Amino acid sequence: MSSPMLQACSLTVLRGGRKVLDSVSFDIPAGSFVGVLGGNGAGKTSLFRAILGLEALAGGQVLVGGQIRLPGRNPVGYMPQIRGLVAGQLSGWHMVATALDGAAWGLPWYGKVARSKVDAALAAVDAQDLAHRPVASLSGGERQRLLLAQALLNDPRILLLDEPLASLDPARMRDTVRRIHALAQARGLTVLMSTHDINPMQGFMDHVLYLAQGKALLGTVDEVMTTHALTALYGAPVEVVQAGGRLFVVAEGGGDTLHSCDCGGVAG
Ligand SMILES: Nc1ncnc2c1ncn2[C@@H]1O[C@H](COP(=O)(O)OP(=O)(O)OP(=O)(O)O)[C@@H](O)[C@H]1O
Repeated sequence: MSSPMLQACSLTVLRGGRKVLDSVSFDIPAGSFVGVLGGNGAGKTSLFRAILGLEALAGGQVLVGGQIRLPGRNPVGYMPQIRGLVAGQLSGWHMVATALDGAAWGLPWYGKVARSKVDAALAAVDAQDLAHRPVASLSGGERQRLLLAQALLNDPRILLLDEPLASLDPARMRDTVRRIHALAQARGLTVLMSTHDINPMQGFMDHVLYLAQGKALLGTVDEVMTTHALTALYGAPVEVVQAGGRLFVVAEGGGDTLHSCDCGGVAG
């Protein structure tokens, strides 16, 4: 196994006075494609924000490439949830450009290098046709592509993608995962992608990072998506049920479906 690109060491994050992440530790090998799973409020976004240094840690640390992440360096690209996107009348090109290093200072003019970086990021996600369109006029899926271009802009080694499939129809979901996976392979990126439905990620993921009850479990799909492993993680009986080639994680008694994925061959 290659050396860890991303490490969480006893990471603790409080939100609203609650331990959303409670002394969580894991090592993500370089080049891994990781599905980050967990129900609503499990702490997926909080984890990403902690990795980015946007959350004050109540304990522990995050290491990138074996070192504490330094401010001002950008080995981590972040694609936020689309619901946080302020669209407005910016063109697609300018929206992507706002994520350039230095753009926070409000520079009104972009040099040749900056312009070619934005053009390259748009090309990487096949979004050149969106460059001149107002973001407000774009569909959810088109906006997602611009957000992904932003995340790629500063040549990250790690990509954190927060529910990039959220506003896509089922056919587009798998296509988007395939596209991101190919991009990651070509660039040697380590990718963490949060999702409520890992069905479209099946066959692409090297690991699942499952969050519940402030804890995290990292492993292969076969290791993590089992009744035994998830019951231990939740600290309460849950059942992993396979039906029609899909896998469902249900609460005790078969009530609420926590979420589902297509995980053919996984033992329950
Ligand atoms: N600013 C905040 N103040 C107080 N509590 C917060 C704040 N932001 C998030 N939380 C709480 O922290 C918990 C974790 O939220 P987080 O957004 O990390 O979960 P998530 O797994 O990404 O959820 P979802 O799948 O619904 O997006 C939730 O209980 C949420 O209500």
